[in-house]
Amino acid sequence: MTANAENIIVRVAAKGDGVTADGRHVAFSAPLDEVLDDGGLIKGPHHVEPPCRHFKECGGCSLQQLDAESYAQFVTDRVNYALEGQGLSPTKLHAPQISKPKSRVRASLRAAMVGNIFKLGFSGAGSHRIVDLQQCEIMHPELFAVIAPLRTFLQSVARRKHDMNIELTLADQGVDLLIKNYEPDSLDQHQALSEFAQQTGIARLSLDNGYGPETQWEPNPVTVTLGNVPVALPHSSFLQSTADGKDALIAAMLETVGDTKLIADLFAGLGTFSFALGGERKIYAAEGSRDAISALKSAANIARLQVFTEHRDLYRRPLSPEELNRFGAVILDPPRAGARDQIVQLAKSEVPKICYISCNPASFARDAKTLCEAGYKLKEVWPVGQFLWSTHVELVSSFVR
Ligand SMILES: C[S@@+](CC[C@H](N)C(=O)[O-])C[C@H]1O[C@@H](n2cnc3c(N)ncnc32)[C@H](O)[C@@H]1O
Repeated sequence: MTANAENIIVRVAAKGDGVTADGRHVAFSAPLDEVLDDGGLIKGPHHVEPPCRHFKECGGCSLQQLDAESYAQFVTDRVNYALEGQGLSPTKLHAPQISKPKSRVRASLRAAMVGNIFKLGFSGAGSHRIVDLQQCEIMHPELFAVIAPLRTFLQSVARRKHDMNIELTLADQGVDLLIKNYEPDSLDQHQALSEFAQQTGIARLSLDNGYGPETQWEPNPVTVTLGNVPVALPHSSFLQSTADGKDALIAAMLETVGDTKLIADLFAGLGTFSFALGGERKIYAAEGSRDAISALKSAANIARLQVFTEHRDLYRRPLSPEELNRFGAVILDPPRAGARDQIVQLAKSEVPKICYISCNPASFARDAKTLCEAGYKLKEVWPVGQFLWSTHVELVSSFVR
């Protein structure tokens, strides 16, 4: 029997549902699957066996049923649809760069006693449940190796109705672990915590009970190397999520700025882009987190690089056109909300090259439209799928005037 064309999944929508030719949304489907009248699915050539046992219940990934080709198409479509929605099309839309499995260097987990069972893992898909993580296809193996001993340790100190949040980050020295909402209540518990950190080879262990992170264990100062520069890692800092994703963002950024000598790096964080630009240029880096910009500044000073830093809230006090016009290129990498006010100022500027790096195609497309209406040309866009199997899509773009 031939399939009814209306029942065939033709694309994957922004939130991850497959969409049939006649517009029905079907969760956990893939392009060319056929949806049956009873809601069942005949899997098509792009539908693969999800590699993780927690698929569907875990909120970490929702698109593991897609093969590599259809996931790459999803990433491209997310960027394309957002641009089309604003009536924009770049001169060149590159093929997407997708991060490899088991490459995520940051993870936020939850832990709690649920009934009589202690659970540690990601939040469930669309729910508050904790998925007790026995397998993870996205986390870097060094992060995942901490899960089992951490579960054993926290289980021994957990109290009922007491949710803990866990942040794991892979630093140069190993795993940086922050536990929120666990307070040792005896000297023995403090000692047990340090023993756990030592035996597990944790690089830094910190606790946060609502008053900010306090380091309990850090045998050597924790750093992340950006470019070739070791940068001290403040607690809960922003870092790109995978090494290959970061490399893809940097490669596109370098192509965009070319050999420009004087560059502004806005929303600079710890300096992912500033330090990738090499030592021959002059960089101005602005960032709203005091801890991050201090770490960037110290690292640049020690490495004797020409990076000039400013602690600045770019939402309240964006750079003016006069300030911007000093630069041959401006890089900006704002949070998900985008950079509406800074973009309005950039639109009034004469900056010849803009490299906009975004973690949200929708806010990016809105900002891109403002630039294009002011005479900038959207030249190239590089989609980047740094959060493999999730609906989270990033991109690098180049604008010229
Ligand atoms: C997507 S991250 C990019 C960081 C850095 N470019 C990187 O790749 O590692 C966005 C950065 O914007 C900073 N930020 C958030 N709100 C800000 C504001 N109002 N003004 C300046 N920086 C801000 C955050 O602290 C964070 O470092």
